[in-house]
Amino acid sequence: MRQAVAAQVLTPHCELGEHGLRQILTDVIEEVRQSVNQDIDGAEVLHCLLNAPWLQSLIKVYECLQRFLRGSPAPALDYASGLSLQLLIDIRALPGCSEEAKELYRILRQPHLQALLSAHDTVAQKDYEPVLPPMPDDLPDEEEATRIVCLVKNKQPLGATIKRNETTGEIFVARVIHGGLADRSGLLHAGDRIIEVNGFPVDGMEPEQVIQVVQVRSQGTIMFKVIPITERPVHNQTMLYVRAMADYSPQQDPSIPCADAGMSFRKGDVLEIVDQTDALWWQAKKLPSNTACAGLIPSTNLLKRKQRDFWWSQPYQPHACLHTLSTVEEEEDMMAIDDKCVEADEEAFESEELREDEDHFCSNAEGIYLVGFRRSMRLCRRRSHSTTQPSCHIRCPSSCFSALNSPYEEVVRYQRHPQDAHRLIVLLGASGVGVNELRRRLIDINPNIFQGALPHTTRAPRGYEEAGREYNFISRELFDHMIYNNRFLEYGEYKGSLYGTSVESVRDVLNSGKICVMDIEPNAIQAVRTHELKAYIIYVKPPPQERLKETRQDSYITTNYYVNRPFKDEDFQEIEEAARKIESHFCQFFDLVIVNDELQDSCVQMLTAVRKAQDEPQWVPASWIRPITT
Ligand SMILES: Nc1ncnc2c1ncn2[C@@H]1O[C@H](COP(=O)(O)OP(=O)(O)OP(=O)(O)O)[C@@H](O)[C@H]1O
Repeated sequence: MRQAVAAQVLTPHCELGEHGLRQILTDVIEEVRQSVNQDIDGAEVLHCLLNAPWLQSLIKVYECLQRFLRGSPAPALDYASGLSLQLLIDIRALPGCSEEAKELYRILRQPHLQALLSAHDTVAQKDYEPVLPPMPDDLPDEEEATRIVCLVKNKQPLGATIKRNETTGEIFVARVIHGGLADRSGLLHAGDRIIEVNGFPVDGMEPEQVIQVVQVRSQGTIMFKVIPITERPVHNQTMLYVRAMADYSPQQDPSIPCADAGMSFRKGDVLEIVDQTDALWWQAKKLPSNTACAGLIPSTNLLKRKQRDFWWSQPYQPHACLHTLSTVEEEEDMMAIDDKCVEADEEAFESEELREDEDHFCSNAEGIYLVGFRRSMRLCRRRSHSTTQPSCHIRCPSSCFSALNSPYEEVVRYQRHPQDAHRLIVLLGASGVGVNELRRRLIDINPNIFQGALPHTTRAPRGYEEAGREYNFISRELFDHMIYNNRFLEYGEYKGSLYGTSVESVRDVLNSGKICVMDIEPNAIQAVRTHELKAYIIYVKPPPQERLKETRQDSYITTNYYVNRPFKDEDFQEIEEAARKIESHFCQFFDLVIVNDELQDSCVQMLTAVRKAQDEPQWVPASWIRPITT
């Protein structure tokens, strides 16, 4: 493409020849096609664009004009519309006119043709400037310059908010919404003083009354008489992208200057901030956006303040995160329910663990050991969120994403360089929804590409276990030392032994060139969202209850007390409830949500997502890519 463009630069356009531009386009298309074959990002879009029929037509028009210009045309007459008018009069005056004359009459009366002739005359007469009335001589010196602004409204809102100076009663444009009607006109600016709307003087009116005057005309021309602001503030248009960490609804916010101009958003939405001029109210668009018009959203400081006020207005909750899914008493009830099933003691779990290990060992023809499915490790995690006693801990001290943290997280588009380590793939979801099943299937697809992280434990190895295969077996002192040095992404205690996944275990997999796939408890999300691991978080969501029942008819769940018993209705309810809690607390961190309905479909979705996470641009926290300046 560079060659084609260079050729164009070297050859002035007037020397391009009859088909010069078309030739350049053909060359460029060919070069872009090669990029498409090489799978270069964006090349396909560019290829479609360059091949668009409208572009070809435009080039033909351009070439016709060029050809025409070479003949240096001069107008035969500079008042063609006058001649057309005369012709119309003459034809009408004919006593009995021919069919040809009637047709000519019809053609000349067409508004399009009359507009074309009028445009022709303007060009022929080189009459481009509007004729302004002469300035009156007796204008007082101190008279402020007023501007008449006519906007043609088409049911769409005006795209500006107004305010009143409480001392003088004067009405001003408070802000112009980016991409709205007023903004696109380029004629109204924040700070302009409004004198009249549609001939009504507005001084002293309440802003709501002024709005009513504007709204009387939902369509047609609205005329403003304004005194333009003399010094317009420099717009602070920074093109900032953020991910919302909170929900916001302008309709429920009494403090917003104009609820209709507000934009609602949900946790996890990516917003393009287009204007930060106002300290309290920013203007933003939600991505992907198909609207030109921005909406008002609270600035970081304002939203933080709102959250703080809301937080203090709530009844006292000692710890409002997932640890309180059920109480100890509830746990005892659960034990009673399961009396017909095989009760799981340590032995049962261990033999189950052995069975899994054997399965994995045998299932893999190449003898690659699938690590990271240790049942005790999972049980230790499950206990962490089924009791009031937090028994599982994570690396990051701010385990719950506090409502008092920043409500917006700055994000940037990031595409992994092929030579960089792979992004960590993280699966999470309610216990029993199928997180491990999906992870196991992903690794099974190709253990040369996908691998789990080897957990650590203080438990003594069983007879069949090998150090560095099932677990890294370490002493309690070393485990404590690692906790102290913040080296676990998450860890916990189960039946007196400690279990945990270290950053080093994940790093080992990534450094070997493989894609590390792990499942975590939601509270560990912050620990994996780091510059180094760049975790891509997949949330496994349960399908609706009926589908859960249908699809899990032949499946078995492992609870805190029982190994592999058939699913019960209570399990489905628990899964649904736990899922709701996870979503309401953590959905802003999900890169992808997979509804685990049909297992096969979920696997396909997961595989596609994992490929995209590694090879295609994604929104990631800006702090992963560059240090954030505060
Ligand atoms: N889409 C599905 N359709 C049918 N059965 C499924 C599906 N997904 C998972 N299962 C089955 O459900 C059971 C529980 O799944 P899994 O062990 O993966 O749960 P989990 O989310 O990892 O929870 P935990 O960590 O508590 O074990 C397994 O028997 C699994 O084969």
